Amino acid sequence: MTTEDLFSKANAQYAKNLPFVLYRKPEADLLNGLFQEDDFLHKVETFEETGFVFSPFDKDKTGILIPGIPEVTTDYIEEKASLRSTIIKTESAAEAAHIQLVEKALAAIQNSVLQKVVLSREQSQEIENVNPITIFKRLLFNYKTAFVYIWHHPQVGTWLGATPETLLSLRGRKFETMALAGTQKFTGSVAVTWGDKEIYEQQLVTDEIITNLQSFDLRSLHVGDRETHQAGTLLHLRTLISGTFNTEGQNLKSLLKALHPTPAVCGLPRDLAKDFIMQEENYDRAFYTGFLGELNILRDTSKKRSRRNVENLAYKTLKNETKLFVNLRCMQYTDSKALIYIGGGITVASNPKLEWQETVNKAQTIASAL
Ligand SMILES: C=C(O[C@@H]1C=C(C(=O)O)C=C[C@H]1O)C(=O)O
Repeated sequence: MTTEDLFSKANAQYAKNLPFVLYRKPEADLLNGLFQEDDFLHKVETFEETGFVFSPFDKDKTGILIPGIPEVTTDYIEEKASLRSTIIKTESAAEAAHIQLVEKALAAIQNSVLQKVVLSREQSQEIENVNPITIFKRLLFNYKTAFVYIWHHPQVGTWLGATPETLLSLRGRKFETMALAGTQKFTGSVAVTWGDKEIYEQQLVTDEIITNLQSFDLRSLHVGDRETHQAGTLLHLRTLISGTFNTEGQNLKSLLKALHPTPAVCGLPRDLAKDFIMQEENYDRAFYTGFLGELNILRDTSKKRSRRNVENLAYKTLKNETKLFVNLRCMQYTDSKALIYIGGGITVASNPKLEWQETVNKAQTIASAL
């Protein structure tokens, strides 16, 4: 199937108002798609299902599944679709409300054991009559290092995003995850310096992920160096974390329970931060800061094999693969407007005005595709 065929199929599916997802993994050349023939709302219950999961922030709510094996294109994505000059429209009332929210969090951090809380908001942006698949193409061609997707279900809505954050990659006994936090604008170079605030904020995430992983039966754990990662017009601090479990067939449900939500999108201690978010944010995050991606796809991803091995099935390394991403830099699409979701981590060193500006910068990466 060519990329063009897959886009046509998605357009037809959207016109019929049936569930589908199109996505491209970070740095990948090929596009994937899953299509459902009816509008049934499948839930993910055991995490042993196969398909594409779309799960909300609130871990007590169930995720939605588009079941099946993805169709993959065979050609390289070449079409160009430029970003636009849409400027995010900010309102002084929204600014005042966000600054007040950050100040409240700063008081809570000073007066309790709360160390970090990620606070977010929803920004509405009017859009002209543009097909969401066109918006998806703009994200796709401009955010190569991101996981880029469009997801549609008639009973839920249409979501799009270009996220820089992996929640969990799992293949057999091998896993990969990352600690991503701290933000500054990209101004042409990744050789930048970071302040103590960002280094502290990101280290909290790394430490917490490691602690949570250590409750599992690990054979090895590798923590990379802290590095600067470019995500569109923004830079983040990132530490790659990988390893192997002692046994195959890890209980994905309990792994995800241990990892999600990470302090990159919730805070520390987790329950206290979540309570603060639920009580104070004053809107429903829905799928923003939830997770999404491939669940238990049986694949042969072994690298180059000799001719003899190709012919010998015994050499095939078919393994279940799961690749989940955190739903950041995303929006909900309706015919007249886009609801853009953005947030940032608040610690003792946060400046409320700068935190507001950070959400505006993050919103701009998505608004440029409208
Ligand atoms: C919460 C978001 O991003 C998260 C918060 C960051 C920060 O506070 O610097 C950086 C990356 C993400 O971990 C978002 O993009 O909405």
